[in-house]
Amino acid sequence: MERAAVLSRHFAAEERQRSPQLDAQPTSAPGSGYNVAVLGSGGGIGQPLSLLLKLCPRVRDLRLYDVANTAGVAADLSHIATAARVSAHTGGDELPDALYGADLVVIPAGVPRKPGMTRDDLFNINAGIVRTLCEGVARYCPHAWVAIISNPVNSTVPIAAEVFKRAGTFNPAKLFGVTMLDVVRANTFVGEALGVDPATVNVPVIGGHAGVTILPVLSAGTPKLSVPEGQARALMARIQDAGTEVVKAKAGAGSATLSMAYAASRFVEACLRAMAGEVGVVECAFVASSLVTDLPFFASQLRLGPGGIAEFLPLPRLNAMEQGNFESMKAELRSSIQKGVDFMNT
Ligand SMILES: NC(=O)C1=CN([C@@H]2O[C@H](COP(=O)(O)OP(=O)(O)OC[C@H]3O[C@@H](n4cnc5c(N)ncnc54)[C@H](O)[C@@H]3O)[C@@H](O)[C@H]2O)C=CC1
Ligand SMILES: O=C([O-])CC(=O)C(=O)O
Repeated sequence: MERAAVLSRHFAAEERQRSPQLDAQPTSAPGSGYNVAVLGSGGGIGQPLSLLLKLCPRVRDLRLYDVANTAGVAADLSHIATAARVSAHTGGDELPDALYGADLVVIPAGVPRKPGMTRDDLFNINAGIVRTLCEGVARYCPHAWVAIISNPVNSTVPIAAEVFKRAGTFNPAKLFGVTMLDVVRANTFVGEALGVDPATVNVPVIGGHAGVTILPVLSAGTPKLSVPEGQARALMARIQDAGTEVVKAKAGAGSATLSMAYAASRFVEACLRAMAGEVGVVECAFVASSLVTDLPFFASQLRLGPGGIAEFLPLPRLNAMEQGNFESMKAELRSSIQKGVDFMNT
């Protein structure tokens, strides 16, 4: 990795004198393919996600970063006959090379749940991992879009925001908590209920990414779902508990990995399409958001553009059941967000 070695030397000599802003490298020109870094690429999500991104024609350089297991995964993926170039970066010393010039950084690093745990039980370990990785992002690719998968998303995204604020690099239009798996699940379960191909279904999912904070707005989905309230409640509960369904089924071997990799690759591809100037890219994600609710972070439908979030779509009209769910999630979501902010202030 001669290029990487050169960059390492460059940063070792320069980094202490530079401000983060000066570290910025221009992002890739639209249409030329993008540089994507996967932090946590050796894991259950990281490996299949890296595979799917190796297949994505919009990816030019695919940087695989982890504390272990990157060389083998990168060697393996690099034999696939697609244009994306794959490189391996292992351990903190090689983080700068993984990040320098990255257009988008996706972060699935961290521990997953075991049966009986909540996502919040992962906070103590994953908060520090996300903080450290985001400090690297702030330093080496402060203009990159950042997509955080590591749980608890309701807290790790506020942690990332605080890291970037401290570094003077925070751009709320480019920081996303990945909630796409909730949308994928909602589309799948509603497609089953309607007896249609789930690929033709689109259900917005708003709020956050844990239990009751996951609010699928079934009444605003397309095609229209007309079911009795009891069935709608059961569908909503299944979507909210779907992560736990997988955790239980895996019986100690982790949480959703393959469906998450699919969801994350869909989200990353949507971001790269928007970055390249495609119009009409709308996705749900958990972001810094003061426009749609009084919560400081919220997942809602976003129109993405070349600079990140271009527009917050208005919240869909909620029916009485959804409105009840919305009111009852607020306290939990606010406290999870505050927990992330407090972590950075103690
Ligand atoms: N946002 C969402 O919808 C979902 C989020 N998740 C979350 O994604 C995270 C990862 O899940 P899995 O891939 O199943 O876990 P995993 O344990 O299989 O993989 C995690 C990877 O992170 C790496 N890692 C740990 N510390 C690191 C560090 N400091 N820097 C770089 N890499 C580091 C590990 O070496 C490992 O390869 C978990 O927190 C899980 O809860 C999982 C499913 C859905
Ligand atoms: O449930 C978990 O721990 C992993 C996750 O976030 C999901 O599958 O939605």
